Amino acid sequence: MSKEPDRLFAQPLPQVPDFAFNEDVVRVFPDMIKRSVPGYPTIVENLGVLAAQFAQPGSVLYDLGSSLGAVTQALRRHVRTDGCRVIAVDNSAAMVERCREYLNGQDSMFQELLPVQVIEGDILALQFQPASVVALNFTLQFIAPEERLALLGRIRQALLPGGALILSEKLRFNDAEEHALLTDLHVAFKRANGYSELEIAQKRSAIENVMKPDSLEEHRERLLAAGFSKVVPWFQCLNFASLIALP
Ligand SMILES: Nc1ncnc2c1ncn2[C@@H]1O[C@H](C[S@+](CC[C@H]([NH3+])C(=O)[O-])CC(=O)[O-])[C@@H](O)[C@H]1O
Ligand SMILES: O=C(O)C(=O)Cc1ccccc1
Repeated sequence: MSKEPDRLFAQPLPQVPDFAFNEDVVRVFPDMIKRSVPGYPTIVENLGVLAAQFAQPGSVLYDLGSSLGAVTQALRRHVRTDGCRVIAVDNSAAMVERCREYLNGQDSMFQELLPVQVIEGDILALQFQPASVVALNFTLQFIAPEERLALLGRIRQALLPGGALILSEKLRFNDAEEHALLTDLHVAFKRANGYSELEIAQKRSAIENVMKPDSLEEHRERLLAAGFSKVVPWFQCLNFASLIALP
């Protein structure tokens, strides 16, 4: 993994462009996501542990919005179920190219890993195969809000009995005081990880048009509307959470 530190927003920008998963972001992404998302390493590793409980023989495990394949690598560290394979999908060419390199690295270090296919494509246009595990790890928040319900419906239709969707997201809170407190604490987390006030402010304006978090209540209602039978939060650190949704 690249160890390049994230300084993308360290210098004052005359105009902060909308955040995009381009080559500049790819170069610093492992550092950026670890210093920006409280609980990220814990979520990724445990996603593998959870997936091993839901994986059904001969099925597909999807990593949707795979970025550099951190979730795919965790799935391959933990899941040993017969005949499973991983399909990782991302629409950023820069992410996909680097993801394939990292997965080749994992292949050369370990034996008997699940086979993996990395697809450069839009998850909204994906034809799902019967799946036992679908991971949306901080991806749904980048999907246009009006597309989210239909996407979750297609995932629900593809899920096999005994399988699960694991959905991790930044949360908004309907209670203004709770929202302000957890947002302030997230800023404190970023500061403690070495980001300056300028970096925090410029990153905030870069993501505000492209990343639209929902509340836990909105997630739960939409998942139930998409046909899921049960929604179980399994992790929350400040304003970042991960849910298990059962078919
Ligand atoms: N329509 C789309 N189709 C495919 N990919 C998309 C789409 N929209 C956005 N993406 C991709 O979703 C990913 C979101 S990052 C996921 C982190 C990863 N899961 C991780 O666990 O490390 C989250 C973050 O950076 O906060 C990016 O790689 C986008 O290119
Ligand atoms: O940095 C933030 O404030 C976030 O909400 C998380 C994030 C992490 C990586 C890319 C975009 C957003």
